[in-house]
Amino acid sequence: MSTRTPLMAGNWKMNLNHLEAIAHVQKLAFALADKDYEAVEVAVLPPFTDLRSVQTLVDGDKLKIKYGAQDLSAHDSGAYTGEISGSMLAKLKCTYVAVGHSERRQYHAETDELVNAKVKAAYRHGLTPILCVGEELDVREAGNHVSHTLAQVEGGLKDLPAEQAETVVIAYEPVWAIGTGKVCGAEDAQEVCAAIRGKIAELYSQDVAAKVRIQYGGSVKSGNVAEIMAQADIDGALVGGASLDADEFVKIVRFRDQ
Ligand SMILES: O=C[C@H](O)COP(=O)(O)O
Repeated sequence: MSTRTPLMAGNWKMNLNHLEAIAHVQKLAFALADKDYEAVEVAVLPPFTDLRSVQTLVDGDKLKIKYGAQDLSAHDSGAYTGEISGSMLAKLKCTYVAVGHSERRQYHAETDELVNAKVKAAYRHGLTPILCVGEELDVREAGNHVSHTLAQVEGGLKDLPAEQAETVVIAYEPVWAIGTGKVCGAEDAQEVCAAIRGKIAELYSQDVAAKVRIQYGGSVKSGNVAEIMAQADIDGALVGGASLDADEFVKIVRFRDQ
């Protein structure tokens, strides 16, 4: 297990309206105790339309849970119909924003170049990007999963200064393990996460690489989280489906008890 503070983040994807979001965060907040937050950083990534409600709840009840968005525009303002800017997210006191999730890459044709522009947009507004990377099944079967993923890391971090790079969160999510119930073996995930850390050391320094938190994502549940978190280069999880069940997500946060 690493010495970096683990980040357990629930990516709700396109689930839970703002009323359901309030109920869900209230349930999480009620279940989580102060000691949970001492050992783990807990965050949720609701849909854009929920963020104001979540902010009001978190501020009003002084909750320790953090929150962020699932995407942002590479632009700061202007004629970009349907887009949400980093400044809008910052105004809602978001901490995190996912960038380059495989569903954005797959369904919205997001390239490494665009992902890189979004990472920079996040930093312009004081948001911490969760840069998502990972290979499709055919890439893994061809044995190219490490080089594919490292190219995404390099592309996503291009021209990013070290003082920003050391705070980035990288989520390694093998696409074939997302929402499928197929979990990447913990040691296989560790292999790629160690390679990601090595790439950051090569691009920046060992010091920067030692600070970067690398999450695993892909069918994480209470039953497999402990094994995943036991790996030296895995510093948290980006949890999709299981984060929609508050009791299950709390168990994931308490991975040390599983
Ligand atoms: O962002 C989360 C990932 O896509 C994982 O989703 P999942 O836990 O439903 O497999």
